[in-house]
Amino acid sequence: AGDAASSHSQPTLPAVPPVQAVRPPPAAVGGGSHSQPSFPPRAPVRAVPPPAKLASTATPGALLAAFLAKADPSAHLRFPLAVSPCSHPAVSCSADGQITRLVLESSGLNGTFAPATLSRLVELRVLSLKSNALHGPIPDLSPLENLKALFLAGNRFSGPFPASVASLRRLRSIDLAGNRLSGALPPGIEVAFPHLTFLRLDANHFNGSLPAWNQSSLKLLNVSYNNFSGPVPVTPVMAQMGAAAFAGNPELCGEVLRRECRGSHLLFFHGPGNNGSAAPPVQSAAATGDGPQRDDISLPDSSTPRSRKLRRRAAIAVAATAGAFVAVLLLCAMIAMKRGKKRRRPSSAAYPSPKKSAAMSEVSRDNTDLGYVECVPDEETAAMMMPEEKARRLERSGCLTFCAGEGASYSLEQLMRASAEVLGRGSVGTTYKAVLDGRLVVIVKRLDAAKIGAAALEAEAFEQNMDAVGRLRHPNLVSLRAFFQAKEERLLVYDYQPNGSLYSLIHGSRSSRAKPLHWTSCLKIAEDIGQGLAYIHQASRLVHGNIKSSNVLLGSDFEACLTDNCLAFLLESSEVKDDAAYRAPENMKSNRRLTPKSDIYAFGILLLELISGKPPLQHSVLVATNLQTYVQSVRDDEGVDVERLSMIVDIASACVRSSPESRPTAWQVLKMIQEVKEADTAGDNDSDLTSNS
Ligand SMILES: Nc1ncnc2c1ncn2[C@@H]1O[C@H](COP(=O)(O)OP(=O)(O)OP(=O)(O)O)[C@@H](O)[C@H]1O
Repeated sequence: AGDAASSHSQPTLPAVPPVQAVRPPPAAVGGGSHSQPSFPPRAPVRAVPPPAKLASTATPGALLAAFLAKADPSAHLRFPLAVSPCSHPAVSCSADGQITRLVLESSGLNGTFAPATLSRLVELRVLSLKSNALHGPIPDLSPLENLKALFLAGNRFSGPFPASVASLRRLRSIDLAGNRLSGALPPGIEVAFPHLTFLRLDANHFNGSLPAWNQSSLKLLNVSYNNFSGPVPVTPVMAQMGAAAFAGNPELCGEVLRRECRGSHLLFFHGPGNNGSAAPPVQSAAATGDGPQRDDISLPDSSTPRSRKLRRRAAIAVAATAGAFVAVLLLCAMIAMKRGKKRRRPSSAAYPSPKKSAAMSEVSRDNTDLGYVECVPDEETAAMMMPEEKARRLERSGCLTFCAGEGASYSLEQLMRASAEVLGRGSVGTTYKAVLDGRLVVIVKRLDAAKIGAAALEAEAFEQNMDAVGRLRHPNLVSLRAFFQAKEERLLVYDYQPNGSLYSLIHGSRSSRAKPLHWTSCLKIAEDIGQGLAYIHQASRLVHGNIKSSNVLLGSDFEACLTDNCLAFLLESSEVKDDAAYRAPENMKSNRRLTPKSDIYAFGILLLELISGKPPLQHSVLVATNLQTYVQSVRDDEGVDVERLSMIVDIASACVRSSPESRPTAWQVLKMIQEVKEADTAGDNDSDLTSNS
């Protein structure tokens, strides 16, 4: 079905089947057949032994089946366990068939996490069960000694912080946010993970005091919206997280939150019955802003001349403050009236227009510079809407449409209020990095109508297309989280990827970079991109349409993620101007006939760029070049096995064949890369990615 789609142009985006659709067994690799596996997926095949009866030698497939039996009691997640779990895009395996990565995000799991199932996959490096509805306690995970990333956020797990997790010393990323976990954190947790880079415990019911995390590796910590109490320890690392990381814990106090601690009040202030002689400074009490503690404050004796002077000054200050307050109220009322008038005409000014933002400083910290999008439907639409519908629409998201059935995490107004920084101007518009409420970082793409085909901007088509793109969820794709459209405004909101682009990694900032990336990194990146692309082609049957090194971004674990996924429809009718090197010969003139095989060509060019460290080769140069000699001449690193290098060159050569029909499918490319990678596992483990991190 995938290759049959090759003959069609891309404009219409078919509905995306659920992420968890059964992956058919891999097609023969490197053989003559290039046909992709058929859809719709087959019925689920599960051999489900009850967990208690699992043999100590149970296979990864049996352990996964036992997990799913409890986690997905209605068996709506189709998984080809009768074949091999390793063939499913949610799973990565080592050469000997051990599961090393399992990512079942947003998969509708609504049961429990059974003990002695996944915890026996001892080679697991990454486990993500994010955004499901799993409930009950998190089981003993202590056997997962190799685990580096554990993502259980957005479920309904209850019970205490799992003590077994605290024993997993290799963990770098832990995300337990948005569950129902409670109780105090285990003692010593602040030193339990020497390489910790990412820890989210927010939106749970944890209590007790906060540990003093201070490992320099820690880049993100969030414990907000729990019931922690007492002072936030003042370590350099915790201080740099900012107050938002600790917000929503009413009993937390200390310097980081600018909230004085109760204990320190007792040091400075004298409560009733305390015979201390020094009078407390009034302004310190006010600075606490902490009502109940005012009882602790003894006011100055009103009968002394000094205190009368103080009271007079205080009265003047109060009058001045009240005057200022009234003035501010008047000003607000005037602004509100002005906005009320504007509201009747939906505004098209949201993020600053490229021209305007170029005139402004590149980094805008002034929220008013971002303008204000009126999120109220125009009069005609509003008149047709029931009042409840109007209210629901505004309440739900402030007119942002959140993708993949995910709930609204912020409103349009919050997005508009965010401080924003222009990152660059690409083929479809301007890209901003926005920081919402001082903590959540997102990427906002403001589409430029002048660069986009009129048909793509038609409201219904746009919504349909973005809806399909927004359903793509894969660890090697940058997720589109939300989109917005008004009359002349189109915004796309993406996850922020913190580690730059592959383009910068290959050609970029390191001035000493005269040689290509480490071989192990090349293989890992190639596999990551292959996984993302195979998913796009198979799970959604869409076309990426713009594969290039600047559209591969590095995530928090330096995993490679494709971005700008499937936005080619926006440029469908426009002329092709740049990035010609990645463009397949059949697409040189127009975007109209982009097919999965166009993506494969671009992937081949990218593979050559990756392993050679040189700019992408133009088609005319490519056909006149002996690729084996070319790559070997620029790669002289000792660790690389010439045979395996030539295997990758062969894969790239197959991808860049002139005839689209003779190029392999994404799935076949992925499997071939994985074979080379598996053959390479005995080699050097150093990599540019780990040495950079
Ligand atoms: N999700 C993201 N996280 C972090 N940085 C991003 C993200 N998306 C884009 N960027 C960065 O923003 C900058 C501008 O990106 P943009 O996509 O607008 O342009 P481009 O990739 O250069 O061109 P094109 O539109 O042709 O792909 C780039 O430096 C890119 O690395």
